Amino acid sequence: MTAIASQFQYTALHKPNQLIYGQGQTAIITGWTVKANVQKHLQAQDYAVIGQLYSPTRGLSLLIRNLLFNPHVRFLVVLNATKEDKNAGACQCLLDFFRNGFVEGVSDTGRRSWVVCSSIVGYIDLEIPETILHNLRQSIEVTEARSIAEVCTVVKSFAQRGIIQPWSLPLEYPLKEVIPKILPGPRYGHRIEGKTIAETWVKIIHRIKTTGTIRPTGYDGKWQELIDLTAVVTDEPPDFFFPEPNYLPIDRSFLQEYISQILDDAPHQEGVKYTYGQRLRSHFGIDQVEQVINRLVRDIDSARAVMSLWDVRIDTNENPPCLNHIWVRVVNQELSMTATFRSNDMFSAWPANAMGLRALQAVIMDEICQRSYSKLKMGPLITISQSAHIYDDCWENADNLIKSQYTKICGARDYADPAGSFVITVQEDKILVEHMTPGSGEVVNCYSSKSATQLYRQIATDCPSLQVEHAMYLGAELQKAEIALSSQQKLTYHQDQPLKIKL
Ligand SMILES: O=c1ccn([C@H]2C[C@H](O)[C@@H](COP(=O)(O)O)O2)c(=O)[nH]1
Repeated sequence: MTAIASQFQYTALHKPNQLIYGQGQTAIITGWTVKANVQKHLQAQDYAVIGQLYSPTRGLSLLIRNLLFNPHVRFLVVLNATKEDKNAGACQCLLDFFRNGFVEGVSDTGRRSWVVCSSIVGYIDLEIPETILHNLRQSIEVTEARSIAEVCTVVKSFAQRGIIQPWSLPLEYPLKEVIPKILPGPRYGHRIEGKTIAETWVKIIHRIKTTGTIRPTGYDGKWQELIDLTAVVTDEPPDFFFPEPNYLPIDRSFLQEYISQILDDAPHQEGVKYTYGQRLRSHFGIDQVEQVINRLVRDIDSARAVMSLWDVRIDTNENPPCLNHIWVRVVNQELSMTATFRSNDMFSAWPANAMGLRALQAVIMDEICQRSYSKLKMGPLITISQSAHIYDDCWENADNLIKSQYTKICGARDYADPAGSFVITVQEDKILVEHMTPGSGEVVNCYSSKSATQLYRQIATDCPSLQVEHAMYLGAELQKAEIALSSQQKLTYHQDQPLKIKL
């Protein structure tokens, strides 16, 4: 039987390097359980392919396309085992596609799509004909499994049924590709600031989408990437800000589950990836969160409050953590946290990453306050994303987000520049510029010249961190002042007002 079964060869049109291939007729979908942990319990002739499914909105359609191209697959086993699977809902959605079917609708990117009849939102490309999808549903026997052991039992029992004819010839349908237009910009080191995680996220997505470089991902696709992106979130409220309507890729119920993955220890489970909570609380035999709290209670000025997640002994393996280093600092009674990610999916993962870290920051601050009787307030959360990227399958969503939110967010900015403000006046024979501190308005520097160009060059040299819009505003104001000065008293200049003709 084995000899005959090995005639089948699975050919993946999509994500070919992310799959484990066998010669049988059962496709195994492992969700968030590491696929190699399932493979090691099976013989290659027992399965057709083993792959992971993370996203019902973006992964499902590619999975279906691969199944259509491999009609010898007559069984599907879906391993829906972990907390992450429950949270993501991808496995549930796949099962519902087979159990409940689909209807025509509109996707989150505004495209007409097939929408799975499920409580979990999932899409399949409309280019695939309805009848073909129904044929697929009827031609594959689907089983849900709750453990690796259960997968093995089911897969082996399917393999014993002998050869079943393919249900069709291989089927392939056109796939739409979006190629982004990219503006020039710096390559390394980027700073983005916002009050909330939601606002900062929109700015991050805009920056990467407009100036990021397109590169191969290592996962059979492309991403748009900026290197070393620092995001500073200044005022995320304690109960988190979710916009109305919620344009974030997560909601409150997801967040609740996710926060526990960062805050709490979790026992090791076969095939299940580490969680950050585990790495912080127990992996190195030390509770690093406690350690940081104790250090700051002992010495509030310490710059040694560090947590490390990278394990040099094992992190050359398949699943090294993306979050690697967390640093907590107290200055002016304000507790800030800086977290470094070696690699960060800024569209799908960053909002949850940031909210989880914010929850950790709050726990650390509360504990320090309680144990040291000091009064601290929450400072900013800073994330440093070394590879800050957006995967190609999110580009359309990212463009839509920018279209619907970015201008609105930029319009709601305030004009306070931490680099200070400038008062411009035109004296007898020169333009005078006073540089003042923000808030208190102390004069810290004074410039004078007849030439706007000379002034802006000097100011730009002295204050290179001026906000872009502020700098452009100063250029325009200085030019107006120069026009008034050279008008031989015909025009008068008042900052922020149109030039006036002297009567
Ligand atoms: O907390 C996390 C965990 C994972 N990722 C993303 C970053 C990468 O896109 C991918 C991991 O890929 P590797 O670098 O481990 O191959 O998952 C995050 O953004 N945040």
